[in-house]
Amino acid sequence: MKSYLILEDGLTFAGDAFGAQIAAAGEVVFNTGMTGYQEAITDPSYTNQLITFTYPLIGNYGVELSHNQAPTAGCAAVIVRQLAELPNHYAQQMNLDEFLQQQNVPGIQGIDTRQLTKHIRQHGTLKAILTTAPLVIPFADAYAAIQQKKAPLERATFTTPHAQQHVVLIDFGTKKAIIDQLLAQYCNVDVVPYTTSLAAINELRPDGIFLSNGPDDPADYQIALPLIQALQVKYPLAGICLGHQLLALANGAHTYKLQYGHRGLNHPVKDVATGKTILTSQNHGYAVAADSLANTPLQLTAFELNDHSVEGLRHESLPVISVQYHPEANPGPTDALGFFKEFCELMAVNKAKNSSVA
Ligand SMILES: NC(=O)CC[C@H](N)C(=O)O
Repeated sequence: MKSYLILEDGLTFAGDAFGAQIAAAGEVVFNTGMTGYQEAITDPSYTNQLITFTYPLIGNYGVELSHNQAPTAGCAAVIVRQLAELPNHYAQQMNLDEFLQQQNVPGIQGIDTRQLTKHIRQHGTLKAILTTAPLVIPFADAYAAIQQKKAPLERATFTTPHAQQHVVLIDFGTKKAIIDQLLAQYCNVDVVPYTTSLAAINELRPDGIFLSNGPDDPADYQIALPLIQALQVKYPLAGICLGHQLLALANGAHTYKLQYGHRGLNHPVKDVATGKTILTSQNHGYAVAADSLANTPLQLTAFELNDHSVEGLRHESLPVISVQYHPEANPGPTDALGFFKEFCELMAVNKAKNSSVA
């Protein structure tokens, strides 16, 4: 079946439909990872976004459900040059086409993803509609009618044998890999929606607080800032991606929209203290404005080598750290896994301090 990708500026691509036979609308973004398509598709940070994979062959190792980053797919649609016809992996449970049908996510293949990516790089992130029928009403009307809704966030508890710490993860749309990394560091994890009250979080008696990744513009989450301000003075706290951006906003810094975002597995990040560069997995369309840090208690700990955007922050006096990139990888390199260890050390030091005062 034919499928059409229609951009808000009128540029239209015709290709072949796969996955679910439904229409989609959202921001069209590109991801440069050669692998990791399943983790990206199920990452809730991609909610309401159509992901273009720049690697030309996608789906070649099928899908194995344990790699899902959330119970349901986050993204609105998947755009590929070529869907692998004969995927092959010893652990694969289904192919990408079948997976997207199950997840109710439409796909398009056979379009020039290089041209599309160059267009986004030039014009910035654009809105788009994916449909199997050419539009007969104005773009804006069709867009509003099709755009998907977000799933509500729910409370959940994850435990690990020999746990040493207890973390409350404030959920803005968390990836499973963040929970997995905390469990691997011997942390029990209570996942709570970001609308949870301070009193309810205090009742859980956490050793530390983690702010998850998540979709949309960080400026849309003003409602969460007072909670973060209250939590950071009481507990060791760490944030990833959206969590990092919200920590910055809660401390008086600003965020801005990048022209076309960072989405890929090989973004070089330089650590200010050591001068060491690591490769990181990234997925964000917004960033913290470096010049807005001056009158805040936050210090820059890392920056991106391509565009010098802010990649890491630390509070000048509190045990509070954050990174814009994804240290949990999945997909991506594991150079930055030390972030979780650093957070656990902050919790251990704080615990020791509190018990010596008691
Ligand atoms: N992965 C994330 O948490 C993304 C954060 C935010 N939605 C952005 O695009 O910048």
